[in-house]
Amino acid sequence: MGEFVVRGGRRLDGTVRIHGAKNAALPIMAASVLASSPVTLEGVPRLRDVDVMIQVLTALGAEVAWQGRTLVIDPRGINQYVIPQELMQKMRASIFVIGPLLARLGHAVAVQPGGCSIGDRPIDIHIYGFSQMGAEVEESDMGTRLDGQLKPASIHLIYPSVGATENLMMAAARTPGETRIRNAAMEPEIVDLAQFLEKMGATVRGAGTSDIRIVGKPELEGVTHTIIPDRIEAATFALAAAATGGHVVLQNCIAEHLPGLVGRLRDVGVEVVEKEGDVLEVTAPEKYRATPISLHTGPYPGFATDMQAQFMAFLLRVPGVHIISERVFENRLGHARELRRMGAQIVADQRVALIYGGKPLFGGEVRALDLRAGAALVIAGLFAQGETVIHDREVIERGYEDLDGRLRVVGADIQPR
Ligand SMILES: CC(=O)N[C@H]1[C@@H](OP(=O)(O)OP(=O)(O)OC[C@H]2O[C@@H](n3ccc(=O)[nH]c3=O)[C@H](O)[C@@H]2O)O[C@H](CO)[C@@H](O)[C@@H]1O
Ligand SMILES: C=C(OP(=O)(O)O)C(=O)O
Repeated sequence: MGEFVVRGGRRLDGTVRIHGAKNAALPIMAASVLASSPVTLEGVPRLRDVDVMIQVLTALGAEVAWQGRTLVIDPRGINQYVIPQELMQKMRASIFVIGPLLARLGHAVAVQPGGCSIGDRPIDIHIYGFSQMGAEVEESDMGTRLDGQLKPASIHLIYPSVGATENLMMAAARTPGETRIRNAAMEPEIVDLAQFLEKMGATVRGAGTSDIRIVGKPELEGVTHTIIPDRIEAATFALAAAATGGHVVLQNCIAEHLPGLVGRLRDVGVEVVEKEGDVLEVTAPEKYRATPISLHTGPYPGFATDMQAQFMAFLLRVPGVHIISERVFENRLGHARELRRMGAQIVADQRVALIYGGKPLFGGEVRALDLRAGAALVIAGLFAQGETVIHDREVIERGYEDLDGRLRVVGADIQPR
């Protein structure tokens, strides 16, 4: 495993173009399984997780090829329904293909997915939804096996799981009749998936609300689609610039997708200006005013759990005692311990952290425990005094394309090793 070496103290200044969203690209790649002709996806980020999804699709029988930043997926040869165990264990999002496989082939087999260790992350809500649609479920030491011809259903999710909503939407899109998903997740990535499914020929109403209705078709056509910008990547660059007292212009950034973040940045004196053409300009104040910040993460439009770690690192710059409560995952504050190795004053249990901001931070040896925890350490390293070595940089590269190169363009001193 590699490292990032960050030398802190440089003020970031410049322009960054935000790439397509990992969390929109992965389910949409999985939804390509539903098509009966090739799918063209534009703006797909070139990431480790995208590579894993390409391996999953290829193992199932699809042909996948890059053309620059465009990914062409020809699903016509898909005839396998067992997702290889090692790919399931590499990435949580591998589970997204079970809905499309079940709808297309009438079978799907998968072991419990792996991915970032931020909580247990069961798949019971996905499975409950498929069983409501008529799938037979068999659990064994081989994993979960689903069989049957799906029928439309009215499904109430006990929690608005993003992945379960997406999986069920995909399965419903190829199941004739109307499926209703209530207490559905409302994330922008759900809306992007809905638009993709609509282009393919399904009817989707209510995506972006908690009540989604999908009228499926027995055959869906391959289409061209552009992935929405990555709101988490945008937040990461905004917070990195703000934490260094700097300034950044984010291109291809949809400000409405950052509801919890923009307001809180403004609360502590950061100037955030929306400009024509999906541009967001972020300028740190000369000096942060003491402002206690209190937030809890939650399903959209709540504060995104995927921004929580980076926001915690940023808050270390802002004088005051801040509180962050993580309510989506039961074990997503591990970065607090790593930040403490850099001198951060944070008291945390598994769910709640008290952050004493406005005190100096010092470089140290730390580990990227998960993707966003790693991004938080990069942000901390950028304003810490001295050199920070972040181990396991591949964990960060799962979800950020060329993070270090793009930070260097805006003035950061960060090198891979
Ligand atoms: C690839 C992708 O898009 N990943 C995102 C997706 O993950 P993912 O789709 O896995 O997240 P979910 O919304 O499903 O999970 C949220 C919570 O629900 C629980 N749960 C989920 C499913 C289930 O069957 N049973 C269950 O108990 C999870 O353990 C977790 O505590 O949404 C998360 C929440 O915004 C983000 O942090 C991830 O970056
Ligand atoms: C937790 C994340 O991803 P995944 O669901 O793929 O593990 C993330 O993107 O922060």
